[in-house]
Amino acid sequence: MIMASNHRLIVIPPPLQGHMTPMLQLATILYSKGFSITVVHTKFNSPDPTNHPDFTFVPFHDGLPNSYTVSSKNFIHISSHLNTNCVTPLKEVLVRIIKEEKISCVIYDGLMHFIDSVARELNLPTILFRTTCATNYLSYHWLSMLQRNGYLPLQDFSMEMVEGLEPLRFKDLPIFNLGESATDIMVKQVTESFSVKPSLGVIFNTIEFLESSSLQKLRKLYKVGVFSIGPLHMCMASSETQEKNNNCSTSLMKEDYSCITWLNEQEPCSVLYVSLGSIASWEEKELIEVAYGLTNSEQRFLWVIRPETIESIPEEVKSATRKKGRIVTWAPQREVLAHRAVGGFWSHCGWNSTLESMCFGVPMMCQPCFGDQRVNARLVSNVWKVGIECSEMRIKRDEVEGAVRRMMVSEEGKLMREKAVLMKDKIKISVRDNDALNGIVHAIVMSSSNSSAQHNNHNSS
Ligand SMILES: O=c1ccn([C@@H]2O[C@H](COP(=O)(O)OP(=O)(O)O[C@H]3O[C@H](CO)[C@@H](O)[C@H](O)[C@H]3O)[C@@H](O)[C@H]2O)c(=O)[nH]1
Repeated sequence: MIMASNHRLIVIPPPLQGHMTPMLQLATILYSKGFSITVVHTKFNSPDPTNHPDFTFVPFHDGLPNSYTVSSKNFIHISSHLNTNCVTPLKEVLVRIIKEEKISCVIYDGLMHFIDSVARELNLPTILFRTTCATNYLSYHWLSMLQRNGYLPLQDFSMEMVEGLEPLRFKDLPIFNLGESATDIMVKQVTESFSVKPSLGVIFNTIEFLESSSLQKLRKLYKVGVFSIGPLHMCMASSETQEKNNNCSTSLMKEDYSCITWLNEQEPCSVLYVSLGSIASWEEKELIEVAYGLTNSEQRFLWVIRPETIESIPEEVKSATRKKGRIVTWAPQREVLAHRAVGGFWSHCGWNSTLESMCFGVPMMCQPCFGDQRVNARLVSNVWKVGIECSEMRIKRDEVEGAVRRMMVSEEGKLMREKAVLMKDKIKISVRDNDALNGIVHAIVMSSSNSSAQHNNHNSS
């Protein structure tokens, strides 16, 4: 087995929870293989260094005000802002680091594709890290072809299959319904992100057996290695580092652990966990319908409503939910999903939540909000069959009540829970047998040795 002591990696996560978490998990796994880790990050939404005492943290100036909040309305603008304005500040930070120590590789997220050219200019090897599933990335590739041929913005949201991307239908394509200007920016970004040329490889937080066909297609598109080493939170849990450092929370918000005490008092598989992740949210009118739908279903529920949204729920609605449910502003999600009391997850199908739910054997009520969530929802409900498709459900109390009952107390829901447990076991085996991590370590260490050899030859000639 190759170990990588004396090699330093720079990892650069975007300031968004769904991207920060898997990047820090990947860093923790690579640390367990002997690499030293420097996290270069924005000041906005920065990670908490005390959770990772073995890493070095270096901020760069991003120009985003700290009062800014992450929401579906502005996250595309955040990424666009970083790609446009952070070339110089990042370069300055990297130049400073290189003066002190040799860097073996820069690992960057595709959302901040500007990093690729900065690293190339400084002759630093790179790995591109994608935090969505491989099938989503493949469909982005398809969208960028449509863009080149003048078919966007896409008008077709039909149930028809997209040729070459089956079983995705037009309605499952990763479009953002955020108004024309945001759609334009998104498509521009997606197209630009395809121009990056990482020198050492591309990493996906996914599982080979779930997405083998998409991964094979991607392997034909890229000239470098395509590695699938997910689910990262599971790989991290089995890495040696976890034993040494059990406080590697990646949460940007404080988790409310009181909900675990509440879950301890509930019957097995009796609680529906409800969360739309860190960006999507329901509008005020919808929140009220969800509150009544959940309450009328007579099922127990644990509902995450982020601090910026909770203010808009009237007190009478909150008190109605208290009979059967519990509301928190941020949960320790993995502990929640691992809890025996949880029997279903009403999810927006963000990729991290999807993987976490499947790893803990919890079936999903799939209600995607935007982007890759549509792709994930389709895979979960139609291909992996561990979730109920709710993408057509209107947020009306009677429809919500019906869907919650379908998930929690119907025969279909019971069967889905059984399938979810089988999926959990298959994932465990795949993590145990996956050696993609060794491939990544090998690629970095070899590239670094080759460049040192070239350097020495150059000096001696
Ligand atoms: O109360 C909560 C709610 C969420 N989480 C965690 O927050 C993360 C949320 O990630 P994800 O489920 O992927 O959702 P988003 O935050 O919406 O992630 C963004 O980034 C993902 C990765 O690219 C995409 O798949 C999503 O569509 C995009 O919205 C997960 O690890 C959760 O465990 C908590 O810890 N506590």
